[in-house]
Amino acid sequence: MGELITVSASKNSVQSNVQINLPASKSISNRLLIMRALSGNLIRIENLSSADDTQILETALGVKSGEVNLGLAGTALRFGMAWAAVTPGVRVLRGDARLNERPVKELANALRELGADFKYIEKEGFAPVEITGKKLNGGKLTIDGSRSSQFITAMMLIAPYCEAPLLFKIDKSQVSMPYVDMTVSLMRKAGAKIEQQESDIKISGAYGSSDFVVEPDWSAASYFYLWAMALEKTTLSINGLPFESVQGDKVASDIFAHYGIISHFTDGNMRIAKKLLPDFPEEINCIGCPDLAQTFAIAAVIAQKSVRLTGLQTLRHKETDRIEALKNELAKCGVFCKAGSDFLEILSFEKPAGTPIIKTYKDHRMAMAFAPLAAIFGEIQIENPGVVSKSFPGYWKEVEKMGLVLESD
Ligand SMILES: O=C(O)C1=C[C@@H](OP(=O)(O)O)[C@@H](O)[C@H](O)C1
Ligand SMILES: C=C(OP(=O)(O)O)C(=O)O
Repeated sequence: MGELITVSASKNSVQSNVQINLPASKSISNRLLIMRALSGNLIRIENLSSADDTQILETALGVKSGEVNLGLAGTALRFGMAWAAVTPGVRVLRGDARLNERPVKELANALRELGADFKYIEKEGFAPVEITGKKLNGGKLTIDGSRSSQFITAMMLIAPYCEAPLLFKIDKSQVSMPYVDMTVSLMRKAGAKIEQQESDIKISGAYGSSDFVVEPDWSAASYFYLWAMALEKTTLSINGLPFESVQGDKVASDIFAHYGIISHFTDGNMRIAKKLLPDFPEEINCIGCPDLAQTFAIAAVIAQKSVRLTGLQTLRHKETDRIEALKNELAKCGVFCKAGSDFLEILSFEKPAGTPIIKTYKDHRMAMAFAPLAAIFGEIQIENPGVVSKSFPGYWKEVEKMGLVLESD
């Protein structure tokens, strides 16, 4: 894939009943990989994600000792740290430059509280870290989950392998809570015993023999709601996406109903199509679905309706500072925004002068969310389109199926 892709919507772009294939959920895949490794391969996984972040974690879990590079994968680093703390071997976990800037301190503190053999190699609070695997204590643990739920998931995943049951207290400022619910649900299905009472969680037991088929990725599905909004008269069938899902990002189907796109679930698949009467939201709180923030920003642009996106405090710690990235790139599309530490207000719209050239900041979601604007501007250019492989290697192939013309430099 080249440095720049030009996405054009020709008059023939309108296709009806296109069948879209999504990648498997990387969040589910990465949890199951850790659980399988800890269980001694008792867990069988079908339809593992082909995303870079999953491939990277799978490779990392095969490293017995020495250097492990987790690329740009946040979950692989955080879950991998917890796995390394309870698995024999001395490992150094590091990432590419941006991953080494993303926080791990709260997780490191929790691991140390249980007796982990852990040290920072360069900078306190960040990878690279050196971890020597050993048996960890159980007992009471309070984790600060106000910057990432991944710290809590990481500790929960290893809880069944601690000396004694782990008792978690999750405080009220917890972000991205649906991801913790996903962890609970998968762990229970694998045989772990989890008792949950409000903010207290007690985990014991172990993973037993179990079979999983990974669901398609709901965050990836969200981009096709944008395409359905932006392309005229398009009906998309999203293969294998069920109504019942452990992924919090299924909330996309409710939010997009307000933007005039309805979702029909039949025979384990989903079909999305336009309905006539949208009732546009004034505010969308993304605290439980941070990975959808870029999608919702673009939905507002396609609808040409102002919106206030709130609950964005974790966005500054992701693949890039997503609030800043959105503000910069929306400006190129003629969109004026006001940004704060945890919100983005999309305020007004003008026709862009010429074809916008969108920077992606090594962030897959910038590329996937901005591309559908091609259908309303006629053309858009996306830099480093290969970034999509972090979660959705086949994205551009699916875009072509809808009749869009792609040209790579
Ligand atoms: O647990 C997970 O699989 C994830 C949790 C979220 O991170 P935060 O909890 O850091 O918001 C989300 O943004 C990320 O893409 C995947
Ligand atoms: C934030 C993301 O992933 P991670 O934190 O796993 O790098 C994402 O996929 O949007």
